[in-house]
Amino acid sequence: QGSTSIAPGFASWPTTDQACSGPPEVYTVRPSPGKGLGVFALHDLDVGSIIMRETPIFTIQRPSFIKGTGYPMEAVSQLVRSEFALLASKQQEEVMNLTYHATDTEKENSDVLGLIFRSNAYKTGEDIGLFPKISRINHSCRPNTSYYWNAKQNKRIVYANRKIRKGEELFDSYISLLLTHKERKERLEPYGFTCSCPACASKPKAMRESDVRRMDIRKAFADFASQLTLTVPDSQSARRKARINAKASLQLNGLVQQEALADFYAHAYKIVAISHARAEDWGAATTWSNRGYELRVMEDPESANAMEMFQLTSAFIERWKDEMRQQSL
Ligand SMILES: C[S@@+](CC[C@H](N)C(=O)[O-])C[C@H]1O[C@@H](n2cnc3c(N)ncnc32)[C@H](O)[C@@H]1O
Repeated sequence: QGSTSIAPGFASWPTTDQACSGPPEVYTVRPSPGKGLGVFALHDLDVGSIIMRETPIFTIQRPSFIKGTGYPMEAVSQLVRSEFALLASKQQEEVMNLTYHATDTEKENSDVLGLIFRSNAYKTGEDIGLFPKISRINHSCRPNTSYYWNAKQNKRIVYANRKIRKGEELFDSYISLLLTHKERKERLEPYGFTCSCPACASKPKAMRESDVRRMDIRKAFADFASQLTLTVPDSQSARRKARINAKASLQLNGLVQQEALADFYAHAYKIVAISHARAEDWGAATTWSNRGYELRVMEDPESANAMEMFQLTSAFIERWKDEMRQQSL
């Protein structure tokens, strides 16, 4: 496999599609106590191992989202029915075999296809799609897999976001994870279960601490959003502020790691990298940017995120080299 090295020990730009590596069958589907069916690892899996790559059996355009209630069920059902009618009978059977949750009133008044779609669909860029294999993955608020939508391949790709042991159940997340336990519980209601993952089943004190961490992370991400530009401070006070922010970015990253929110690692690394660049600490900026780059490449080597981190890392390495040259004069 070819690659273009940026600098020894640092990020390289892959010239082949790394997302296509990995053993063909790494999972099995079997009952998961209290959760219906679940997906389990057949082998030990390394971080980044691809678990599933699946083309949606069909997609629908997203109807307008109604704040508080979500997508209007009737509009969704209608779109789903039209797409379902176009499927071969074997595919229709696969869809009808998927599990779904509904209240008694919904069971009486709603179309089963719409309910199946609500319990199983995932976003596919602008649309929403049904993936019968990926649909067997149960939810956790501290999931061991992550996913992304690869528009070019027309596939949703699920990969291990940490080392996973043979026999472990694989989990992804159905909801945003920067929410308190109470908020997550509410968002999971349409799926008809109470989450018992390590984040939700912890003792009250640990739960409160986790809630505080998740809220702090959400606030810090919002606060840092306006500071993700590469303006180097031009006054004493701005330099002091940049150094304080660089420290705060490390604290933010610490919280993300403590909560094991793997989906946010790369974003946290980018914040740490840019905050250190703004404080003109080019060594730290390069190291953190490179970590972010490695994660983005693992996720999708051709993504805009990977390209962005490649460019940042290259720029920071140049500044770091300049700094070292000047120090040696
Ligand atoms: C997308 S399906 C997942 C696969 C499903 N278990 C099956 O048998 O096909 C979503 C449904 O699985 C169940 N489920 C998912 N995650 C769960 C969890 N952490 N605890 C209990 N049930 C869960 C709920 O019934 C939910 O509506």
